[in-house]
Amino acid sequence: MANIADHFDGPVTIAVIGGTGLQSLPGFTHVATVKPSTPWGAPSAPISILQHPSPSTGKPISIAFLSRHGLHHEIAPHEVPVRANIAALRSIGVRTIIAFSAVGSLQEEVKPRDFVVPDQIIDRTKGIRPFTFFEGGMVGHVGFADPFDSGVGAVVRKCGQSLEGQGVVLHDKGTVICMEGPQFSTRAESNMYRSWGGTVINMSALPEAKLAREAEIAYQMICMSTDYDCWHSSGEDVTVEMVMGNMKANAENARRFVGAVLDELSKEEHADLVAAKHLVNQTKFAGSMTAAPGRSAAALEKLNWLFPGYFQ
Ligand SMILES: CSC[C@H]1O[C@H](OP(=O)(O)O)[C@H](O)[C@@H]1O
Ligand SMILES: Nc1ncnc2[nH]cnc12
Repeated sequence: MANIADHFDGPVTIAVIGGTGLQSLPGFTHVATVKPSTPWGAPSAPISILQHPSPSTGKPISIAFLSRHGLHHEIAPHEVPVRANIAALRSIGVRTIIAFSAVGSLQEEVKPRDFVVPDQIIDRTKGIRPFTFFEGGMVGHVGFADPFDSGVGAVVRKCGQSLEGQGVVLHDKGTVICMEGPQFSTRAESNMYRSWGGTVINMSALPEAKLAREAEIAYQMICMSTDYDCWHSSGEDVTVEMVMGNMKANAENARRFVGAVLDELSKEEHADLVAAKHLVNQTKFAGSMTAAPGRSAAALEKLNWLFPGYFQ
């Protein structure tokens, strides 16, 4: 630990947000730990800069790793400082996030330990989590019809498919119900979510995906099913032991999946995608609703920290 630098100068465009049971990424070399502070406070944990040689060029690939619930899982889902996390990652150059999540399954065919690369979200958070960078005198509305990035999602799905048969079972679409928690759902809620067409349930897809979109960061979640929540006829309702047990048992597959995605994304052919060139300036226009006389200095200062030069 003594040799880990506290700053990093190279470009880091890709980040992994690790969730429950994925608090580190072994196999990578830890080269630096950075602690950006943001106008929205400090992120959940120091950000680790990790490197490993690109399988195609042999050159080192650098990625950022952030543990969503802190280094020791001390931050509950409703307490995660999501604005600080997303702002801190953007400030060090990140433009693509692969976010990992342990989820309950709402469908028989999604068995515990299967992976789901979702394409939709239904918001069941309760409005108690700060969910936008645009407030207090700067109004902005970004599109969110498709909450995950289709380009990054396509790469993630291809990587998942290439691991199928080697212990990875992949469902390449699905709707995440994001509930408030921290208590798990009632049986009536679980059945209602099933009737809505929910595929899996977690407590962390939002506001992470919304804030990444506002921050012009291409975002895709990879979910690993750990339980059947509480609707299943087996009668084995979700517990923390069940979630952690399945995460631990399948951690190697989770890491292989994330590792394969990072290797693929680091190829030159994906450079524009990973830099989220398709999102550049989106928020500049979406966030320019408020006419100059109505813009508050405090809101402008924060937004210009995140998007230097976007707003006057
Ligand atoms: C410990 S079960 C509930 C917990 O697990 C998931 O965490 P994450 O998405 O960070 O992997 C879920 O969202 C809840 O926060
Ligand atoms: N059943 C469940 N409900 C909400 N979040 C979860 N994370 C893992 N299992 C879950």
